[in-house]
Amino acid sequence: MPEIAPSILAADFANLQRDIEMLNKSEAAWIHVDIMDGMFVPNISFGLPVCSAANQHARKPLDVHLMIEQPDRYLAAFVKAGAALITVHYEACLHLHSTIQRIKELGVKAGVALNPHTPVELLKDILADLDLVLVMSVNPGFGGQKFIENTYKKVLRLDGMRKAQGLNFMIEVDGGVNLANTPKLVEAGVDLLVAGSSVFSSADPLATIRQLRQAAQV
Ligand SMILES: O=C(CO)[C@H](O)[C@H](O)COP(=O)(O)O
Ligand SMILES: [Fe+2]
Repeated sequence: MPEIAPSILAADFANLQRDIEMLNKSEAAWIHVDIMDGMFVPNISFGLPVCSAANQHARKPLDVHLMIEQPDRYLAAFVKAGAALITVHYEACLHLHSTIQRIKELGVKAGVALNPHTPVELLKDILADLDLVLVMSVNPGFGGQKFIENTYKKVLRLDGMRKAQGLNFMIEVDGGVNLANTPKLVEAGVDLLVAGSSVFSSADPLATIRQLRQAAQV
């Protein structure tokens, strides 16, 4: 069943505990944590202390999306800070296979994220090692951007590769996800939908998470 991972990038940082407690009560399956270093992406979000603080209150697993250069330097620290799943960017890893093995050795799930211009076919020889592939549906770095329509085709091709290789990694989509595009994303093969602004900018975030989950039952 497709699941929802609200992104705390769009939460009220001055009321982070309150927002995480709202997510605990919600139908969200994961809490998505966006880490940006101002180098791999042109924005700085927050780092390890905020991830740890979120983990102290979260009763859902943390899905940590590392938008940072040379992520190997911080893998162990993010596991200590509560990550249950760590996703690194294909474009940030010179030795991706080695990075994925290190994440798994640390005892958490391993994912790879692809920027909008990066073809899914480049993952062919590493798919069997992955728990998740994150298809970026905006250019990483900022919340609240417009969904890129080519994402559907990428997800369809990735789902085709998954079936052809008999694998069961999850497909996650991140950026501009809302009630309107959720059904088509699920039909294309998405298992996990990240939603930041569509949840936290809504008048009733709990209801929006429930509606996103319903929209994903196609
Ligand atoms: O990784 C991200 C940005 O780089 C965020 O997870 C993503 O943008 C979610 O926010 P929104 O739903 O507002 O687009
Ligand atoms: Fe993200």
